[in-house]
Amino acid sequence: MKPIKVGLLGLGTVGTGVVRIVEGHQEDLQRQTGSAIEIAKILVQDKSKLRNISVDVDKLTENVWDVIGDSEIDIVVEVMGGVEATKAHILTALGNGKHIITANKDLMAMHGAEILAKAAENNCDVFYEASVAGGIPIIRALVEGFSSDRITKIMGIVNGTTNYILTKMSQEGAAYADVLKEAQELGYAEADPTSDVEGLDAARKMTILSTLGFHANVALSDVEAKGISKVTKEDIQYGKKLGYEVKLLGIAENHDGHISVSVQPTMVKNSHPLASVNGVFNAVYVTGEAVGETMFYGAGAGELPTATSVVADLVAVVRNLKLGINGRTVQAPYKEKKLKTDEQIASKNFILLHVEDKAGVLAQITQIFAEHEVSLESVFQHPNKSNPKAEIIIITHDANQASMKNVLNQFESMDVIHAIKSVYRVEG
Ligand SMILES: NC(=O)C1=CN([C@@H]2O[C@H](COP(=O)(O)OP(=O)(O)OC[C@H]3O[C@@H](n4cnc5c(N)ncnc54)[C@H](OP(=O)(O)O)[C@@H]3O)[C@@H](O)[C@H]2O)C=CC1
Ligand SMILES: N[C@@H](CC=O)C(=O)O
Repeated sequence: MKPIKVGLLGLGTVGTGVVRIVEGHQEDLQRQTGSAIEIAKILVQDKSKLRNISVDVDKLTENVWDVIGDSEIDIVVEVMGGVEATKAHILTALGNGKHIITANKDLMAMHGAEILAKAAENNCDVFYEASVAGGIPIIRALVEGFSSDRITKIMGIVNGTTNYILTKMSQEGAAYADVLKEAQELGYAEADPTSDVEGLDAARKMTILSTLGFHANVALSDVEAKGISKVTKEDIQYGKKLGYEVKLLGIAENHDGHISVSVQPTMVKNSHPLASVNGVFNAVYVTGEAVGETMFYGAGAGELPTATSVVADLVAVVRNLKLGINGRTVQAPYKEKKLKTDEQIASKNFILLHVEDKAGVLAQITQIFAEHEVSLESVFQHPNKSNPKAEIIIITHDANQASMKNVLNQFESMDVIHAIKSVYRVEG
């Protein structure tokens, strides 16, 4: 049996997992596809680097052309990361008739439309299941499983590094910097972890999910992203006391074609299934008009979970090759994109204020909420005996973002408010 030849761009965390699964599951893969799958060439930066997998050195190359220009190679698996140079390699490979599998969310969030168009021109497949939520087959669920429904909301814990950090801070009182270092050592974090902790990685994943879920061409610049670098132990502890866990959530909503997409640290009620998604695990909570609420859970990063999705894409491409139906990955035409205004985005909010502890202060604060028609669910006060300052936590009912901005602007200028310590969206 003539094997299907695969070229791998990258042999880091994910690439190593791909080699392990293709070699270790070869018999099962052959049974499922009717073909042997051979990793014929592997692009790396440095051939002499010590690796934790043994590969035939003749397969390693530092020249990308040995992969994307090799006429024997049918499928290119891109697990090297990067955007501009990588995009150029992928477009060239597509031009050479190669099918593409990528785990690269940065690339797909920024240039997905162009890459898919080039694939269509060349009757090639482009699959990118591993680009969102590592080992969870969420892209297939949105594209195939829910093709009959209209998705109204996608809420996801889609960054393993930040979920790992927040979990350790919540459960062990660990310090932010120490846990970040651990996540890097475990291979969860991006090469530059700023994109994890500042919410950019999650924003890229939410761009992909909302584009697929809402059939709209959502751009990365449409996503409002805020990370976890300002989340304090104090916020986490206060949240816990009131029955919430702090999670970095991607939240995409679609009401009658009006869309909003954001990434932000969120107070998630303990009773909500997303509150108990811990460690490097990811989960995506999808609500559809017909199906109702659903949740997908699993490992969101790491060598083997991520490689599982990559190799599943490989199986899909090989099956398509057998059937002669490659090039079907093109999206249906997008619907017109209408982004929600601040007046159309509503949520409950958690606000922690440091205020002067004297008569009438609470009345002044609640008056401001009333003026902007923000209704309050509850107010808690923690007096501080050692100084004339109190901590007040306010939970609002659903309030629109425009009103909340007005309230917070007014708080900035009030003498009795010493600090707006934190503001979180509340879910659940
Ligand atoms: N790590 C994870 O859990 C997940 C990662 N991803 C995505 O998968 C992709 C790969 O991630 P990961 O495996 O962690 O990355 P790593 O940094 O571990 O590995 C990158 C690999 O690509 C090679 N490489 C990088 N740049 C070049 C270049 N310019 N020329 C040639 N080779 C190059 C490196 O070579 P060398 O080994 O010689 O340095 C290395 O083998 C990224 O897009 C990432 O966002 C997606 C989901 C989860
Ligand atoms: N850095 C990412 C890796 C997977 O996409 C994460 O932590 O989730």
